[in-house]
Amino acid sequence: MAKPRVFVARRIPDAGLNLITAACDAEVWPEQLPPSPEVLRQKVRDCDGLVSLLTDKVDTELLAAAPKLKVVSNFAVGVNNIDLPAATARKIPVGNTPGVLTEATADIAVTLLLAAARRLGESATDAKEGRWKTWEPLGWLGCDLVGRTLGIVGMGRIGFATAKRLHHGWGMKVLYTARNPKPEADAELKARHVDLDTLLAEVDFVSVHADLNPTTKGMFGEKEFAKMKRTVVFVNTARGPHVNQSALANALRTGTIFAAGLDVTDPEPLPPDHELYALPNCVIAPHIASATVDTRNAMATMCAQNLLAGVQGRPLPNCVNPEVNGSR
Ligand SMILES: NC(=O)C1=CN([C@@H]2O[C@H](COP(=O)(O)OP(=O)(O)OC[C@H]3O[C@@H](n4cnc5c(N)ncnc54)[C@H](OP(=O)(O)O)[C@@H]3O)[C@@H](O)[C@H]2O)C=CC1
Ligand SMILES: O=CC(=O)O
Repeated sequence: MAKPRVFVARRIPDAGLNLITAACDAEVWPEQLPPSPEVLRQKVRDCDGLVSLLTDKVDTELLAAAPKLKVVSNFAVGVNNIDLPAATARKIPVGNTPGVLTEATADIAVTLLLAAARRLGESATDAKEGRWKTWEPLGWLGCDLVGRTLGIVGMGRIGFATAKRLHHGWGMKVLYTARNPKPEADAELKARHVDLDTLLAEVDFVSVHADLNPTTKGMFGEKEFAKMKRTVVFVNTARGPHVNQSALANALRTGTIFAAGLDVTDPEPLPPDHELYALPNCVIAPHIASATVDTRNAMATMCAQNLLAGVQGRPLPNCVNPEVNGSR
């Protein structure tokens, strides 16, 4: 019997790729940059399965170009690059990689929070560029974490893992927003479920972890930054479109908030001449939160398992549209 035909939209770690190439007739996109939408449409034409990345738009046009498609396996936990209702209407299960990247992503949230609070980006640049003249009693003063209050926006897997680190490690009090209360966070962290306005008014640090959906797109704009304390450190490791970036740049420039740490922007990559890079109180990483060897291997394995289940007509181990999982 012929092997299922699949397109893998970028080279992923061998831990997953070898599982795919052993079981499928696989074409792997060899370039560093993603295929254009036109090329992607052409590549999936005869495919049973697709491995997509968060840079690949899986929309109605792409699905229409792939009449045989049985599964989309996203190499990410976030699936905002995929038109889920359209995939579901076609009875195509969509897989993602939850859990295995939680700890690595929480580590980067804490790293950015610390780097922004302690002015690490700015002071390291100053040192490298000759502005370190002496030990300065008033130089590069940042803010403490111990005993302060943390606001988690989106107390899911990564929000909880981030809150655990900062509560247990730095004794921070935790407030959070989520669509539903999280009893395990309330119990373990004595966390308080509050509305966004209460959180913005009371906390010293805001860390964003909600998925990108119609309720979170643009949720941080001028009004929200104005409601925060002037000493707030704002961290976003979720998705760039949660934030109105001109409003953020303005808040950082005018001292409406103290600093920001971003792993995600809109667009990605953020052009090198973007105003946010010019602000000393903004630390920007190039979407690296899941970028550890072990995490990317685990994501690749999970992504391959989802793909293989889909092309073989079995339910996906991790599926974001369970109503069509295993329906073929
Ligand atoms: N920078 C990076 O490399 C990475 C980024 N991510 C991003 O992090 C996101 C979260 O991942 P993960 O923790 O695994 O996902 P989860 O689904 O576990 O958590 C998402 C949480 O967001 C909450 N949420 C949704 N809408 C709102 C809203 N309007 N207000 C407040 N909370 C809301 C949900 O609440 P409820 O449960 O109540 O519905 C849920 O708890 C991903 O979707 C992705 O965008 C993930 C990994 C790496
Ligand atoms: O941004 C990364 C993800 O896995 O989602």
